[in-house]
Amino acid sequence: MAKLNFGGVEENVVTREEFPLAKAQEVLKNETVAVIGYGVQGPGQALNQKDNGINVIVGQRKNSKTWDKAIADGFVPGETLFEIEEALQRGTIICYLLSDAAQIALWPTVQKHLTPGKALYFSHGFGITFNEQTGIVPPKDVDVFLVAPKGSGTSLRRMFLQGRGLNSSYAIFQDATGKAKERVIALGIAVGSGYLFETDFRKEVYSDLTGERGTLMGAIQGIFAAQYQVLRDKGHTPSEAFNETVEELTQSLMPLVAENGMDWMYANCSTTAQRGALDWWKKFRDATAPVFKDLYESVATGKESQRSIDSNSQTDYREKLDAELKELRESEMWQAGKTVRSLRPENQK
Ligand SMILES: NC(=O)c1ccc[n+]([C@@H]2O[C@H](COP(=O)([O-])OP(=O)(O)OC[C@H]3O[C@@H](n4cnc5c(N)ncnc54)[C@H](O)[C@@H]3O)[C@@H](O)[C@H]2O)c1
Ligand SMILES: CC(C)(O)[C@@H](O)C(=O)O
Ligand SMILES: [Mg+2]
Ligand SMILES: [Mg+2]
Repeated sequence: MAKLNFGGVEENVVTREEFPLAKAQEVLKNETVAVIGYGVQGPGQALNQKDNGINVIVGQRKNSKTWDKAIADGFVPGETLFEIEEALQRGTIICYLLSDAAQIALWPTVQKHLTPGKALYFSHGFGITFNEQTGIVPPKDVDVFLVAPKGSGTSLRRMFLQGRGLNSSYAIFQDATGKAKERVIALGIAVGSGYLFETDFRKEVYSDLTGERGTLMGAIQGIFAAQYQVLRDKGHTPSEAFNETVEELTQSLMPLVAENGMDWMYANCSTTAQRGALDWWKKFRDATAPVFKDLYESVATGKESQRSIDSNSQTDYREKLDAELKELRESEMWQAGKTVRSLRPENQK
């Protein structure tokens, strides 16, 4: 395991160089990896494993859209695609990739098939960490671990096809066989991770829930909406407001940050912009820090997990989420964005 210096702190990471695909294939050669659920992570992880030569099967409800999607993706009913229970029975490693809320309802069925020596794999620390809310308590004689790709399953697949790799975290909750570590790292490589960093279930879920509610998804939309509205209220057109809030960020500036860090992006902007950004970033930090503290508290006390379980366990949760997404999509800001995107040269016929 490589020890790397992250801004002055030493951490363990597993790279593809030290744990190449051939080693992952060797570790997993006698395993049947059953991917249960074919939503967002399911397809990315199952297809990457298939392309990496791993013996992977998919468990999904028949007569569902996702069953048909699995067939369209090359999984074959009766060979590599099964009803959930049959996949659970066949799998030696169960990748539990239903939504976090749905994992609760199916848990009694999964538990039945966790015979000694099998492994239970998650992509989130949710079910185990919040077990008082989820009831997910695995038997002692199975391995329990996670590989959590740090990004959407859609990106996991896209980056794999581009020969790149999303980074993932991994954690071991229970090592019953003595082989949990080589199993989990082999799976991490097999699902297409670029590299893997170590964590534990609790830290994974606390940081993940904070990140997605915070800067990655929730806060970013909030900041966009606030700035867009101020510009609109001051008489700027929708296209101007959208460009100065979103389009320039995603098209020009974030790729520079991704490539070489914030200071480098700043250095590639005018001295006027640099002066202003350097003066203002701390005000934004100080204004938002209390909200981030509240958010972390809400995660750590189990409020966020409970809210997610309560809303996503309802039978009409999908319709309700879709309605809220529609509200975003139909807002003036994102409608302006649709027109702006259509004007990108690569989107013009
Ligand atoms: N979405 C992501 O990109 C992402 C990223 C990192 C980690 N994760 C984690 O991966 C896991 C899977 O997340 P996801 O977003 O892929 O899930 P998802 O919401 O896309 O759902 C996955 C599958 O669950 C099925 N499902 C829902 N309710 C069911 C039920 N009652 N019985 C049987 N099947 C049911 C759906 O049909 C779907 O095929 C979660 O633990 C999540 O936190 C997701
Ligand atoms: C893709 C994310 C936001 O990183 C993941 O955590 C999720 O829950 O979908
Ligand atoms: Mg998440
Ligand atoms: Mg995440």
